[in-house]
Amino acid sequence: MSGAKEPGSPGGGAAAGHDADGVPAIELVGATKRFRTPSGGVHTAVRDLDLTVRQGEFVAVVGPTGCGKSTTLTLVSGLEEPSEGEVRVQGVPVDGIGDEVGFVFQQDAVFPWRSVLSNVMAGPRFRGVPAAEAREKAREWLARVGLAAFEDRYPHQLSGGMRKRVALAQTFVNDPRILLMDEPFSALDVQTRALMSDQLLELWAGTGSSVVFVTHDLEEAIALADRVVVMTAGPATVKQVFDIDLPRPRTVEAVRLEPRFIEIYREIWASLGEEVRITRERGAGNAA
Ligand SMILES: Nc1ncnc2c1ncn2[C@@H]1O[C@H](COP(=O)(O)OP(=O)(O)OP(=O)(O)O)[C@@H](O)[C@H]1O
Repeated sequence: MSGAKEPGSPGGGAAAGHDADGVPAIELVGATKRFRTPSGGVHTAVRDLDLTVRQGEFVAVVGPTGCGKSTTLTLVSGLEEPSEGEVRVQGVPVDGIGDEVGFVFQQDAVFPWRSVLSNVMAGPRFRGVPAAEAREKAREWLARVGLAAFEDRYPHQLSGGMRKRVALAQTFVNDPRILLMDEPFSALDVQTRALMSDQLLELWAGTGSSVVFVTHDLEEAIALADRVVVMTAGPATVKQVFDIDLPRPRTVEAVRLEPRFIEIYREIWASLGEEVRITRERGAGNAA
């Protein structure tokens, strides 16, 4: 199977996973996460998970519903600690939420009472950037997402796609080295979603930031990523990693018509589909 890697493999060779200092952007080593359930039991969400994300790499994570994808992101973000194993960001064990990490979630994290400009300025201001400089940076990013003319609007006066563009400007304005995205576009209609993917690739190009993008949508994963990680049915561990050898720059509409795209889709679906079936059968078993 071309492009497929075994779980825990660093992908394209050890050196490719590292920057000049030899440090990968993200490393999960034997990461396990258990939660206490309300009934006093223990639920294992993530099990013995090994994953390395290289500097500047775009990694998409797909897996059956409820398998533990979001939990994996919370371990990288520092919102949760692993029960076992290690999680490192830029070579340093994760201890709380780091400055270099940016997030985009399905729900918009905008302040409804603040204007678009004020929303985008909020991060830099919070980090102590003087108002004039923060305003200038915010305007730069609003221009890049095509919202320069909307800086005085309030979030409720924008469409879902526009709010998402505000969220991207709000994230990129902080120059995150690591970008964690949890189904950021799943609430959008199909056309807006494709446009947002293109916009994300444009904004990301040249930033050098490393992205982990969780999605249910395998087409979206392939169109965006350098590598697609397939998770097992829960508890999540890495089943297989696929290199996406499609040229960049890409646009979603064009790339998904390429024969190679369809080939890659089939390969990954053969792996992912098996886990989806296992999850469905368990669901049917539980319901019986
Ligand atoms: N804080 C928590 N306490 C208890 N159980 C949790 C907690 N967070 C997640 N879980 C459980 O861990 C499992 C994995 O959840 P997670 O949200 O990581 O899956 P997911 O793959 O992101 O799901 P989806 O595809 O539906 O978004 C689920 O069974 C969930 O109920």
